[in-house]
Amino acid sequence: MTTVSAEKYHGTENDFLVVDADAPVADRAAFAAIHCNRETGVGGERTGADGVLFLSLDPGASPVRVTMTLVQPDGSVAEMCGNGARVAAVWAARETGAREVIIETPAGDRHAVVQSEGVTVEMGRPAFDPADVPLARDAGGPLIDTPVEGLTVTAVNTGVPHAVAFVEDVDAVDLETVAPPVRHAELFPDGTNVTLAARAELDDDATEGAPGAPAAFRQRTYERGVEGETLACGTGAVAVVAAAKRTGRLDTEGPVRVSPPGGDLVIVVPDDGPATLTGPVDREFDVDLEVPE
Ligand SMILES: N[C@H](CCC[C@H](N)C(=O)O)C(=O)O
Repeated sequence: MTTVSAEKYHGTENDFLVVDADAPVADRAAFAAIHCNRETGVGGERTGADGVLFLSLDPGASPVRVTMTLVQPDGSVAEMCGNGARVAAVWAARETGAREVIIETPAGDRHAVVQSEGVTVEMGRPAFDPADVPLARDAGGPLIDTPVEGLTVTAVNTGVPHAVAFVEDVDAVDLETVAPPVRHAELFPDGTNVTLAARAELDDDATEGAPGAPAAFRQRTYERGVEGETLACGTGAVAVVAAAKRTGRLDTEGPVRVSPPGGDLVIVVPDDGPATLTGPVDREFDVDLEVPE
């Protein structure tokens, strides 16, 4: 029986197994399905994981570069993962001592800075154009507060596709029931993640010194590839702020607090430039994992 060494990390409870890309894992999809399983997968505080990050480090580059491949529990490879990118940056920082890292993803290179209070990752420019989300040819234009399979959604690509629905109270929605029809809607030829958002009040001390009109949102996301709710979704947090601005619910270039169940993230979406995602990363443990034949 072959085993490979792995490390368990999470970014605001969006949890991942980290494996060196050179490790002898011939069937990555089977490996992810086995070890991410929430019932029978890798042990720990929470059994299983939201995916496996296969990372390849180029320590000699300046800044240091990490190629990130996220294999999800359903075997799919995601183009990008905001929380996974934060984990990859911390992994590279631990390996090299670097504080600045370039993460190479199928969605493009992403610049990251590792600081004591958290990791900031550049997330590219949110895109609403049908060709970028992508949307089916008969969509007839961007989806902005558009009814789709029972939810009113705004479709945006933040490295991966998100359908964002603004609601009064994210906890009042039965996400596992309402999300799948949107996640699989024909309007989304590559599928989509489904993200709920609700405006939240900022308590006074949270706004201390915050520039502009401080704002906050609650978030919940049903993730494509996990085929279920995760406790945080970085691309989803960026999608909340980008969609809030596009739909006129928010008008700021300042930092916005977005709170999925797993913790608080800080998002900046400039009017013209790449968005950023900032938040904590925790390394949980080392583990040796069986490699399926
Ligand atoms: N499930 C997503 C990829 C992971 C995104 C999420 N974990 C994040 O932090 O951005 C998809 O297939 O589009």
